[in-house]
Amino acid sequence: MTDAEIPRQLDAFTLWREAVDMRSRSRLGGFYYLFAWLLVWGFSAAPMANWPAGLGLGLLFGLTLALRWLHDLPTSHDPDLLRHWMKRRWQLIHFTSLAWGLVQAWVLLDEAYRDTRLIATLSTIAFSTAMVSTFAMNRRCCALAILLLYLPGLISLSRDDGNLGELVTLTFYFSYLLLALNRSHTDYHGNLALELQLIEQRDRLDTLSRTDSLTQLGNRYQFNNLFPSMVAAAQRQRGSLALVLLDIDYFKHVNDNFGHTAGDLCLQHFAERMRQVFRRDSDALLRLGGEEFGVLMPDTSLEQAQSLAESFRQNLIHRGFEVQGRTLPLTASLGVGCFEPGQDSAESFFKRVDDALYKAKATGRDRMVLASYASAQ
Ligand SMILES: Nc1nc2c(ncn2[C@@H]2O[C@H](COP(=O)(O)OP(=O)(O)OP(=O)(O)O)[C@@H](O)[C@H]2O)c(=O)[nH]1
Repeated sequence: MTDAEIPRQLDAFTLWREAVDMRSRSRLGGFYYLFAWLLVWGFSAAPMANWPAGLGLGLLFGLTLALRWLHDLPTSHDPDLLRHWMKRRWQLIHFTSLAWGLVQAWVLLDEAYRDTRLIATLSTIAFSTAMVSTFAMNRRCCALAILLLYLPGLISLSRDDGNLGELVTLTFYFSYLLLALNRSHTDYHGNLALELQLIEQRDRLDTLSRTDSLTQLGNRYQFNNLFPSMVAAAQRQRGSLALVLLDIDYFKHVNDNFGHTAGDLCLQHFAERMRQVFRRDSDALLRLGGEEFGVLMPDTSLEQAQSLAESFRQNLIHRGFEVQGRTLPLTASLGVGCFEPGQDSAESFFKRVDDALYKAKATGRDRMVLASYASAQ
């Protein structure tokens, strides 16, 4: 999953994160149940005499291990699918817990496993302790898994008064685990909220670093990222990509005659006017520096770009800019070009359009010049 695909809403993020954590954290667990059973069986008094149980339970835990590996996350992040996946995963975990709980209960009762009771009990304690820190995302399901691990063993122990000490100790530890689970659960969800905050903060910083603070258009850094990737896409798909470069004419005069604040206002109005004319969602509007702007338009022919650029220029002439109670006349020079797949590189394309802009300036300003491919030859 790419960074951009990670859900940004708390509910969706929590669901997705829980599923990912469940998947990664429960994969190895199946192995420990199998291993613990092989120890309990292998070190018992006569494992060969009990080979059907050894083999049968070995296969059972082996099967749950395989199921955990095979049960992969859905490729779509549809909440219903994720919820369904989590339900199945918990069922698998509960099944393994119950199977182990019953194994322990049986081992405690069967004399053949007298020598390995301690291994079984220690394993139960280890599994339940691991659960508290690993599966705290869902308190109820985790508590049920711990209960399934413990209850059969506790019932077994309660059948014989001689086991009272063990019974009390395990019950005490069981209640401690439930308390610890509460804390782990709070920590887990606290960490998720924090993680989401960090992701959002990073998003905000990322946006800020790509945005010109005065006009709220993309900045030069954004252009440097976008331009090569849009050119590459146009090259790959043999699609059209248009670039318009705009430079306000004699902007220095605005600053000199009306002050820097009026100049800033003009730049903001200019950007707003760009948004009104270059309106397609796929258009990228950028301030490349000072009073120079750019528009990248994917899937746009030279004729379409030319017509939009010209209407923008006309718009400036006819409407001027309202700044500090007066209308300032302002014009711009524009260079317009379209990427030629197979003939252009990103650099040559930009240079052609930049040359056209230069030509518009050099031949009197307030005009639009087309960057024909021939002009680069
Ligand atoms: N107010 C304001 N002025 C800026 C900003 N960035 C650049 N400028 C000014 O823009 C002016 C650009 O001047 P020039 O490069 O000579 O361009 P021009 O006066 O527009 O002349 P031509 O482009 O040749 O038509 C300078 O006076 C800069 O100080 C800004 O963010 N705010």
